[in-house]
Amino acid sequence: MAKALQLPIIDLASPDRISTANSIRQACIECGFFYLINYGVEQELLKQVFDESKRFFSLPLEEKMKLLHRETRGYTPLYAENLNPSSSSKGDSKESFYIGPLESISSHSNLNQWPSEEVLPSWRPTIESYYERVLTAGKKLISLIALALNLDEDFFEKVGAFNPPMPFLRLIHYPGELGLSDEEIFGASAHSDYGMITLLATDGVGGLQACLVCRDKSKQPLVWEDVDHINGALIVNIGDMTERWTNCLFRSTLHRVMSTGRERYSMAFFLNPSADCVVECLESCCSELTPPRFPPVRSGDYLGERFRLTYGS
Ligand SMILES: O=C(O)CCC(=O)C(=O)O
Ligand SMILES: [Fe+2]
Repeated sequence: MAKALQLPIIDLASPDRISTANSIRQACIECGFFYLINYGVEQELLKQVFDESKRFFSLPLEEKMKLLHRETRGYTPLYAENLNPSSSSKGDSKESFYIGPLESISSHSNLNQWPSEEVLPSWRPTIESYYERVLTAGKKLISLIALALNLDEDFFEKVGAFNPPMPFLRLIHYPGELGLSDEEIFGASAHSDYGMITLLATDGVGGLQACLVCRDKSKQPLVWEDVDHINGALIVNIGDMTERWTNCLFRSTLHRVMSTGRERYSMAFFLNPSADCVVECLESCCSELTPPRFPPVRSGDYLGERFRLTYGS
């Protein structure tokens, strides 16, 4: 059995922003993962969102297929996705539902798909309410991340990251299938996330693992440790675009979800910069000795390419 990680706990409501920013800096350099508490979503709302998610995934397949994903919004069936494109496995044992930017934040919102009100009457308002609350938490956290990088707290707003933001909420259901003999089945195979940060809500069923020792993602062997659920906390991890901005000072850590034989639900909120925002090495993160490792990239182009590799289209 894998060892459980002792990750730092960050209190989003702490009035001491400087000391919180320092703790975030240490967590992002050492782990790329931390727990977030007091993030402004009541446990009751969280429970309602998990309940709505279960209702959706319990619908007959033909009902879910009516909302098959288009433009990264809607339903992705079991095995539709392979988060580790270099592996030859049949795909990940999970189904999911993506919600892109809402009408309240972007004109792209009309691309979203929703289950019909007759089938799931309280689905859309519940999900939208969670989406808005977790976006507020995410933006607050990004301002602390800017402080942690010795930047102005509105640095990421000023470079256009939220003009408008491109967050995606993903509801995930892992059926908990077990493989035959020694075949390994992944709920989500090893990957790093693409965006700035991910705020993940889990239901208490284990399976999530991170590889903290493998700073170099291509280095073998990978050592996996469990990321346990803590009641009342979100799990936050740094994504690849933040790694690019910080020239690998802040780590986008490899993680995966093992299939444990138990059904599991989670909700990942991927906070991505606006499509036109250019992600380029921060001045404070490079020098003659440590030149930028990545060329500047437009966020929309980067995300498009990563999705293309994941879905093989
Ligand atoms: O479900 C989880 O615990 C993690 C999901 C994940 O890593 C992802 O969707 O990127
Ligand atoms: Fe992930």
